[in-house]
Amino acid sequence: MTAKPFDIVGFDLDGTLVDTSGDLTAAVNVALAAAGRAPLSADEVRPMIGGGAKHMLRLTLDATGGCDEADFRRYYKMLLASYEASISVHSQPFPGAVDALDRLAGLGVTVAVVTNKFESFAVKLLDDLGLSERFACVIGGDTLGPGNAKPSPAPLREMIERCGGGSAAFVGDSIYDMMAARNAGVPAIAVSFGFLTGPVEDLGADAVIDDYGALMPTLDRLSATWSTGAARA
Ligand SMILES: O=C(O)COP(=O)(O)O
Ligand SMILES: [Mg+2]
Repeated sequence: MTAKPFDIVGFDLDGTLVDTSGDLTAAVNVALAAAGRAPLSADEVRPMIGGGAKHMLRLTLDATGGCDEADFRRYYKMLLASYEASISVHSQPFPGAVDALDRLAGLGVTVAVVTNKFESFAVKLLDDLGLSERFACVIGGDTLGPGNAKPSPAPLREMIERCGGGSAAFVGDSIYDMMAARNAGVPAIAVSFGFLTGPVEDLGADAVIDDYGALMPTLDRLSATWSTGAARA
């Protein structure tokens, strides 16, 4: 392939570009320990990631007996402090992710991150991994204010604007990603190796990739069919 398939390709962060489950699990377990709960494994925490840290903590506390609002706020602060201090201890890009970003850059495709993490956490993580420079913009769950995180289309629309406009596709691992893409009218690609809550087919993506080697041909195929509407048929 020599032509760029889309002007812009956006990526979700947790469970899509970077396996953050080890560091998120460690931070959740600091909060759970304060609540007197037993630690959870990364396998147990993974399906609870994707809706932001607050949502993840709520799910883990609910799964271990619930808690009242005042305690929740305390545990949430602990989780955030712990996560910020150890955001990139275990976190690594998924295999092939950096190569895929290289290939996209080589074709002149603008790449961006749209995550439900706080923007400052996403930037810190990408800085620590040496990836920040690659992205035209990083939009977090708090960037556009309350009610404007995925599944809202607002962060994807903002991404397109900040990237200078043009055709776009989005790659993600959760229902929030797929809904945001659908709501914004851009094709959604699901990664089957992400933090899934069920079968990847249930996400209703326009395409599924099992590894980053499949990304370029998938983008190529979607770009050929998307304008005709055939990709959603
Ligand atoms: O922090 C989270 O729960 C979500 O992050 P994501 O949108 O990058 O998957
Ligand atoms: Mg995700």
